[in-house]
Amino acid sequence: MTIESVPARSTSVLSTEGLRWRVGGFEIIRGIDLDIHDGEFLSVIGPNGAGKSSLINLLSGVHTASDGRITMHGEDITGLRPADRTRRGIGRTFQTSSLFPGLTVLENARLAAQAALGGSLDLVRRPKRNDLATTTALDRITEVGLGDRADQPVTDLPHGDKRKLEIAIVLCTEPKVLLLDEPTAGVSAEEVGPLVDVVREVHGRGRTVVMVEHRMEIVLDVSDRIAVVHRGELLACDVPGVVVADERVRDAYLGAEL
Ligand SMILES: Nc1ncnc2c1ncn2[C@@H]1O[C@H](COP(=O)(O)OP(=O)(O)OP(=O)(O)O)[C@@H](O)[C@H]1O
Repeated sequence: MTIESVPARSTSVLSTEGLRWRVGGFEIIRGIDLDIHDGEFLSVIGPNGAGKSSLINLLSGVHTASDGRITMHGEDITGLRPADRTRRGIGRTFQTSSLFPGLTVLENARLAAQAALGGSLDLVRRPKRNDLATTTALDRITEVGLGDRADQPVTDLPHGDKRKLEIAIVLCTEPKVLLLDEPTAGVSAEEVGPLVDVVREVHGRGRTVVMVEHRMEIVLDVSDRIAVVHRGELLACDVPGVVVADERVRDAYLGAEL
């Protein structure tokens, strides 16, 4: 692996300055300054409880910052609600599934497309194959490799396909920045590779991806840069070769293999 400390891309799409989040008397995020570059694949790693999901929740607006600023292309979005951030192009998946198990693959994606297009969430009306929400949903489920499973109930899908569908659902909102919180969590060993391929292809289509991930072999394979969160602080953020060689990062993992 080559070690180069100057990232190729430097235009920021999302930035945080002095970002802090306090809850229940604890400071969980403790002054994070982070520039996420336009078009990059940034992985966020760190020990359990370090604050990775909290950071994603702050970026997506699920949590409100206690202090500091979040900007998107220079514009302050710190106070915006999640739905307003989605409209500006920040999409996210969650660690736990957010699918409607009784609906089909297409129906799940179509609901997201309908909502993104500003329509009502119509669960009763039979979808037409050629309306905009349906064609958008079909395009997105095809993009993640589920085109031939459109009419399958979600409950019958293997876990890896459910995770692909969650990505397709976020894609229906046309995100510029995709925040993925542990996309491979709970996925069987055989399903991990195809799922990572989908994540890589989604990034390859010009989107910025920020991914929380524990599996280092994946992180090292896909990332342009790696951000290391430790005890609510940003310990390092650099290209993979620099991060894995960083003594402070190794100490944070108590000598575990990186
Ligand atoms: N809503 C909340 N209220 C109180 N404490 C919280 C809340 N959300 C997170 N925490 C605490 O903040 C810390 C960081 O949690 P977070 O989920 O961000 O860590 P993480 O790095 O994503 O961990 P993991 O890798 O285990 O998912 C943990 O100690 C957690 O218990």
